[in-house]
Amino acid sequence: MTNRNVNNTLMELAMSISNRSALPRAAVPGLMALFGGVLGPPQKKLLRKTLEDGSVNKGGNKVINTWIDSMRASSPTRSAKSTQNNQNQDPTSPWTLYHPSALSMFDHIVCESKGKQIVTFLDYDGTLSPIVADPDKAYMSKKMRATLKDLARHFPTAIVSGRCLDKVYNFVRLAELYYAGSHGMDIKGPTNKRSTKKGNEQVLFQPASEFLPMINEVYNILVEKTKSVPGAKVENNKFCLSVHFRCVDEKNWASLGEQVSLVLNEYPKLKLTQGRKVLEIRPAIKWDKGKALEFLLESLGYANSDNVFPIFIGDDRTDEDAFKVLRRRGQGIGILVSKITKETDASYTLQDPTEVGQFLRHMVEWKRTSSQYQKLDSR
Ligand SMILES: O=P(O)(O)OC[C@H]1O[C@H](O[C@H]2O[C@H](CO)[C@@H](O)[C@H](O)[C@H]2O)[C@H](O)[C@@H](O)[C@@H]1O
Repeated sequence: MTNRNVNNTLMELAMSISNRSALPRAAVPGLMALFGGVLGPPQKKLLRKTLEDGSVNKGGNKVINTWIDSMRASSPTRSAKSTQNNQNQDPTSPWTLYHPSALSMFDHIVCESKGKQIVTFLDYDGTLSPIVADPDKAYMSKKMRATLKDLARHFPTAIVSGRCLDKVYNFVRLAELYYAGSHGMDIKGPTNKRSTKKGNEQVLFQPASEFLPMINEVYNILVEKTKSVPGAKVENNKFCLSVHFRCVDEKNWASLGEQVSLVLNEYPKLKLTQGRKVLEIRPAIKWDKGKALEFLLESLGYANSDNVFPIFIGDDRTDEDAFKVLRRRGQGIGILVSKITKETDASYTLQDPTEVGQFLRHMVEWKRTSSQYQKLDSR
């Protein structure tokens, strides 16, 4: 039996068990691991090597070094990228096996969602819009906007972004969607119709509002301090800040990291996480994209429901919080947008925003077709 056959068999076996038992689709990769330990030591080493550290740092030299290492780790060299790329595109690699393409598994995904209300959660940068050097120019294509408009006609749809709410709304410009900006700390969503008599009144939720003055203060300090680092850009995302280093020469990363670290030493109530060539500063509260997902589900009336199938699509470390929640709930699926191998709690992958668009259009088409069949059946 070839490797590919072994992998296919394992996948089929895991799926059939997940289909016949109460286990969600998200359990399939875990089942496969149980069966075969298909990750050999070299692959495990590779996965560990590509693990991106999303830890919180609070200053100090040791921490600065860890940070710089982490900044480098999140920006792999071209040769490291191409090794990871090969893994991702090889259908027999452990990576592909554990995280198959959501496009090729589309039929299985919709089958899994049968009888349940799909709710879609979408990250913005790197998911709906391609990553570009200037954060102010991360436009979404017209085609993607049209797709989202169609999608929202069939399924409740939320954008969950690290950007501030106004900014992400200005990029997307669709009033029919729900929005969670500042990594979920600024939510505009549907009212929980079960708990209010007012009907369509919008939910507004800002769990970090008391941090607003502090965030503005730190923004001004960081703008001033990072002026000396060519290419650095500080973005105010209302309840959090982004310090971009995409356009900073690598030799200046250390001094930029140090500047940010020194400022943060004075603000122990803020924490630092890292995204794609960006340092993200946010309130040290227990709130993230995962909590925002749960909040929105609750607002939609699906707090303790088995009849919901949330789909979260995202490309970044902060999206892992949402993938984790879905795994914990044993509900729905997480889809990681990535061309390279990454440690992830998502079950499936899509390569880039183009594939995300294709996947979302498949969902719209599938829903349209199944609604037509339902109408014919009821005649
Ligand atoms: O949660 P997201 O919607 O993915 O937001 C995360 C960060 O996205 C943006 O930065 C990223 O995209 C930029 C434009 O493509 C790119 O230049 C940058 O390097 C990426 O990190 C946004 O500008 C940040 O504020 C968000 O935190």
